Amino acid sequence: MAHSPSLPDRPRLELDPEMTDEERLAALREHYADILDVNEELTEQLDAADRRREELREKAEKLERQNEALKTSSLYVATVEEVTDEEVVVKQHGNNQEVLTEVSPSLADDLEAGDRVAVNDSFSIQTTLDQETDARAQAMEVDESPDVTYADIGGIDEQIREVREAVEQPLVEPERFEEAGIDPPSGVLLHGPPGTGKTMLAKAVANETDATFIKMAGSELVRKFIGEGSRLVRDLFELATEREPSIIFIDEIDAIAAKRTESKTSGDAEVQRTMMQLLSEMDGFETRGEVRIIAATNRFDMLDRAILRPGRFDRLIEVPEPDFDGREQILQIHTRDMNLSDDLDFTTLASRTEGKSGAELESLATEAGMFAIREGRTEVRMQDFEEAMEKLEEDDEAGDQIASAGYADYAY
Ligand SMILES: Nc1ncnc2c1ncn2[C@@H]1O[C@H](COP(=O)(O)OP(=O)(O)OP(=O)(O)O)[C@@H](O)[C@H]1O
Repeated sequence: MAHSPSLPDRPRLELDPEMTDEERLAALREHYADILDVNEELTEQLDAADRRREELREKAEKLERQNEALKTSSLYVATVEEVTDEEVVVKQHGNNQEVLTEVSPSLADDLEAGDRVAVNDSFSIQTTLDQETDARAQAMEVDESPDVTYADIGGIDEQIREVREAVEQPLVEPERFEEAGIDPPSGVLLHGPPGTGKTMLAKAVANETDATFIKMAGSELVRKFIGEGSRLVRDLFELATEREPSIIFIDEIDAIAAKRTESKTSGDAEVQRTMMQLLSEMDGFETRGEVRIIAATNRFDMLDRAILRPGRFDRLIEVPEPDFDGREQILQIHTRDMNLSDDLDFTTLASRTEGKSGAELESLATEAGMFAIREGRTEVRMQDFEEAMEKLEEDDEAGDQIASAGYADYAY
């Protein structure tokens, strides 16, 4: 709730009987100027209050309309498929009926593909459903058209080639697999250290194939949705089928597919159920369909081998830390929109950043840009990169100290 602005102090006129006429005149002039200032400030506050009142009135009217609509009929839940200026295509849940319905331009502005809405008998949209209450929307990130392309990914050309072969080709040329009489890989597992481009790869395939990108994070599933994991996995596959062609991306799959441990706590049983659901969805899945499945992990060593059997994640692709050439390419990618000085030497930068991931190289470029901006320049120089490297090294050391104090041990 916004605080009301405080009222300006009332100007005071200090007149002394001892004052000369000129002094009085000067004091009166100053007082008059003060009054004008206060007047201006009060007028501004009044205008702001008027605007706020108008906003609240509109909001109240909208709520009243929604309230009326909700009272008069029961509503159906639907998902927005497409939005144009004044029309929206919605697909009703349950019967999957698709309908084109008109909406006011202001509502159209608020809607985007993938939103859940409530529609009445005549399919007019009554309200958008709160994402907060929708576990499905919270657990999954749906992106109709991710904007990452293969050209944005540096240093892992071989992995790009493998992903294209295992994921992209079955989507765009399924007949080639049919003719050859082979089933494409069911699921692809990308494994490697954090920040090396696994998520980017999955998004780039979705982009290239015009597929919807649906991401679910294993860790979120286990942390936030206790008791709902297996239902959400079912929903994930259902949603992917509704939206085909689509790419399901399960990040941090180790959180739901870790090797069985000795302990038998209820949390473990729940994780186990979630994993069983995932396996059974994959087993029942038509590999030649238009849904492809990619998973990623930084903890390959921890995975339950059951998920690597044929028909499940049967194509493993390692995404390693970038080598010298990779680092050079990644730095070039992340500086391509920068105004770089001629002294910038990518070879030196690549040799001085051994062991850094793509994500770390991206932060290096951003940090170097920040150093330039701080000095009032828009041109980024080698010196900025030197300083950025020092800063990131210091940050790393601080991070290591925290890690050695026992907080994080996520080694690959
Ligand atoms: N190979 C790369 N080329 C260009 N940029 C990269 C590369 N790898 C990582 N990045 C940068 O780092 C960011 C994070 O990468 P991404 O999310 O793909 O990593 P990830 O391997 O999925 O990591 P995590 O295992 O932590 O989820 C990207 O948005 C990108 O800007």
